[in-house]
Amino acid sequence: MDDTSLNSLILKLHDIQAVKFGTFKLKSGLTSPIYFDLRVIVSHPALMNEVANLLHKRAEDAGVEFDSVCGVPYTALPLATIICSTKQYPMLMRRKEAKDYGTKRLIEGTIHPGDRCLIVEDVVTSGSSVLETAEVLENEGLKITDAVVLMDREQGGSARLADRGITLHSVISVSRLLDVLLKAGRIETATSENVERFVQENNTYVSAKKNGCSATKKSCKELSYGARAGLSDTHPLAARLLKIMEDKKSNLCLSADVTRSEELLEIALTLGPLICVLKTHVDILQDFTSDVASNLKELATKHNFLIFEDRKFADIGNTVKHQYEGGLYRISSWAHIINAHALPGPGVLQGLGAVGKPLGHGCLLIAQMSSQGSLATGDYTQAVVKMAEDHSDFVFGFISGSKISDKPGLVHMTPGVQMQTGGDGLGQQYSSPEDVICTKGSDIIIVGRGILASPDQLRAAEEYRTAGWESYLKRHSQAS
Ligand SMILES: O=c1ccn([C@@H]2O[C@H](COP(=O)(O)O)[C@@H](O)[C@H]2O)c(=O)[nH]1
Repeated sequence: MDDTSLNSLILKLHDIQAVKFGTFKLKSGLTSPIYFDLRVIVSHPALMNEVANLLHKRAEDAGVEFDSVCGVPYTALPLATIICSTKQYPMLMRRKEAKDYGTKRLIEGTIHPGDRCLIVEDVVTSGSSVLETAEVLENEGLKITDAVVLMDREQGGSARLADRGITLHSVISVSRLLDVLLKAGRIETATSENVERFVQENNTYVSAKKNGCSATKKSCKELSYGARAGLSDTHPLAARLLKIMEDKKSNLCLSADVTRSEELLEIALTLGPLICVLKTHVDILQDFTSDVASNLKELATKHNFLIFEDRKFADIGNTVKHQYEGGLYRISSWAHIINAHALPGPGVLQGLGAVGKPLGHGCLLIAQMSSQGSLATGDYTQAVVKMAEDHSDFVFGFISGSKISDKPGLVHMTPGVQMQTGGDGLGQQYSSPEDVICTKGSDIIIVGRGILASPDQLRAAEEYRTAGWESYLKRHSQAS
């Protein structure tokens, strides 16, 4: 891309006030001395064509190979449309929300799983909007390796995306923009320095990537499980769990999805020494009695693991309170850990907390799911993180695909784990222990059929324990 066309583009963007200098309150709450409003481009068709052409050229010059294009809604949608129309690429269109009628799709257009899709964006700050779109596309089986953006604010987005395997190609950087505007006499030196300082002081991400093991986190210093157990604001149950993990050198949660109680107890007896948590779905047992719960509790004490009933509560406070405390299963009398969807709002935690808090139990919020096409992504996931942080007297972590909160007291548990990646034909999607712990920065792998379907369950459990623990050691050693 030649300097003249880039410089002229920067001046045109300044002319139409797509870039402004002053004092602006950002969505994040920060006060910024620079603001980009690239939505105004739609009123300038020639400029819109020019921008779309430069975005495509940027990807082409970088040698990016792709089969389709998807714009991050909404500003990048017309840009993606122009690229697809002029260069003849099939376009995929992401909906911000699923329709409540018809196909209920989050992506419009013909999807060919395995195809490489190029993401197009107008401005990148933290990279979270690109990641959100990538997540939705990946859930449909598409491969996302590259994104192209008009303006990189140079505040950590590129590093965050790189750690998630996405290369960001930008047409303009903030430094280039300042340089051109300064030379053209459009801004003062003081303004330029002020913006540069703001960018440097407000980096949203520091990559921990070293030697192929990266975890999504803001701080290079990684605390051990044991150290996190000792922090003053770690929930007592999280502290107990982190201590168990450290003592047993295990970040393996066994998902004991069996239908007979005898088999459940046998598994708990044999594999108990290797795990930190045993996860149940009590309602799939054909022959549950209160004795089963008592025996399970005894085994949990004997082998030092916690019991997690994966009930996924999702109703109003009053109902979940009864479901947790009473009924046939009396879950609160034997499960240390339960989980809940955030969908009903904080009332679900008030109801569950009324029962669980006095007993010293804890709850995980479901922030993401491992199933294909899950709607728990993006803004929803962020809202779940906020809800968890607001209810830290009961919520001690998440069910999520990756690390989503930087608070060291919160524990991330990830299902959909097998040595062989792929799926189960019913929507389940599998990642490897190394990917989950090392690359995605989660704490605990949840493994069901990877162990249960093995002819030698003990050996399989030991293999998963070792893989999970070694991935943690690798991540920890590289980050500290
Ligand atoms: O997003 C989610 C939430 C929960 N699960 C549960 O984890 C196990 C996974 O079993 P596998 O045999 O390892 O597939 C199962 O109990 C699910 O209900 C999940 O898979 N994904």
